[in-house]
Amino acid sequence: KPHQFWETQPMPNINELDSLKPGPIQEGILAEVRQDPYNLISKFEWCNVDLRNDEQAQQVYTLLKENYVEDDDNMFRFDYSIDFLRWALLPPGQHPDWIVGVKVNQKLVGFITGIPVTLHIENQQTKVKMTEINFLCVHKKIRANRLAPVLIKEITRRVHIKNMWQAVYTAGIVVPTPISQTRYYHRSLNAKKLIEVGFSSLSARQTISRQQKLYKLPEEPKTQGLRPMKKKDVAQVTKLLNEYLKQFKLYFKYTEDEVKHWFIPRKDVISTYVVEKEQGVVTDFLSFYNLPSQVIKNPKHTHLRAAYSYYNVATKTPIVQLMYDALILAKNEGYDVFNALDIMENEKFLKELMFCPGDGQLNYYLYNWKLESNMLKPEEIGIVLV
Ligand SMILES: COc1cccc(CC(=N)NC(=O)c2cccnc2OC2CCNCC2)c1
Repeated sequence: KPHQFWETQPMPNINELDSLKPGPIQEGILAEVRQDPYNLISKFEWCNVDLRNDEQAQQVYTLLKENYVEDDDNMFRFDYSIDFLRWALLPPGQHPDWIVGVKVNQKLVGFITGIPVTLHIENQQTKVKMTEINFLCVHKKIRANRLAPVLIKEITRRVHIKNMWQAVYTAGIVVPTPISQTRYYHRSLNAKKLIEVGFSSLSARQTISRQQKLYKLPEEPKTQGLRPMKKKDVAQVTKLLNEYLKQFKLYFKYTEDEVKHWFIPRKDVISTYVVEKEQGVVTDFLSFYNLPSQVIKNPKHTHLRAAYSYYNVATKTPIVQLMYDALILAKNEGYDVFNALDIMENEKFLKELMFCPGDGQLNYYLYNWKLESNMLKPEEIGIVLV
């Protein structure tokens, strides 16, 4: 019976899509929240992972590297670095008990995380404080123990205890009930490598050198005044971002502290470039994050270097030109491929910049919230998860 667990959760199911009124599906009652952790099968123990501790961070890194998400053909597996995980999971206001591990004999075998976010939903006046869930992972050797539902219930309990009742997350799979089904696209930067690792394939009439010519990029970006973001840009980037996101039906509200955390460049983690044509005036910015994939079995390459489009705000520069520069910058930083979802304004540049559709979709979920409209179009989504 599919979705045994998800049928028990406050998510709209097919026949409620028209009867539920917009807003929380279940009212949260703090006094009723279970105070103690959920029971685990014997020998399994809960732990709060301290990612600042090198040994514990290394354990998380290895669990994910060996057991986290693979592509549909099991040729690639995400290989999040420790620096990346510290960026993704230690934002301002983080709760230590929201980095949840399960250990057996001191070995990490299960993991799930939450970070605090403030989400603006459709036409709601108030923004909703909630959690963004990510990195649900169970070791390959202990799957089918029903550990994933317990990890989800435990992090839900730890969020409820803080009087928060909603969550946002994404998944490649479809479980009850997506609020949007987005598609991902790839733009080749290193055609030869993508063919060698099997990410791209050549049709009868194509050759490697033809592909390399087709995807060739200029040495330098076009936009005058484009430069790496610095601390002094935080105030302007915060205003640009918060203003830009208002056009979407789902978006986070960012404080300056959060913009500093999420956008100040970090080597091999996050790259952000601003456009400052006129002295002291930032008019646009682009950003992409570094998420390599391990190539599971390949004689020549161990990794695929992939840049993922993050947030891009074009107010004076045409979005196509800004993103063309993003491709050039990513190529110059050594990436093999540039990935993007068809969310926000991305449709405006995907075709023109020669992105190809991927073979899967990324579904967005909102826990314990009925939207006015059952589904949102990808272009109405203004949030990017890592
Ligand atoms: C190429 O190596 C891969 C290794 C594992 C999975 C996939 C396919 C895939 N599932 N891709 C995405 O989910 C994806 C494609 C484009 C942009 N963002 C994405 O996912 C992000 C956001 C959600 N958390 C993972 C990273 C590809």
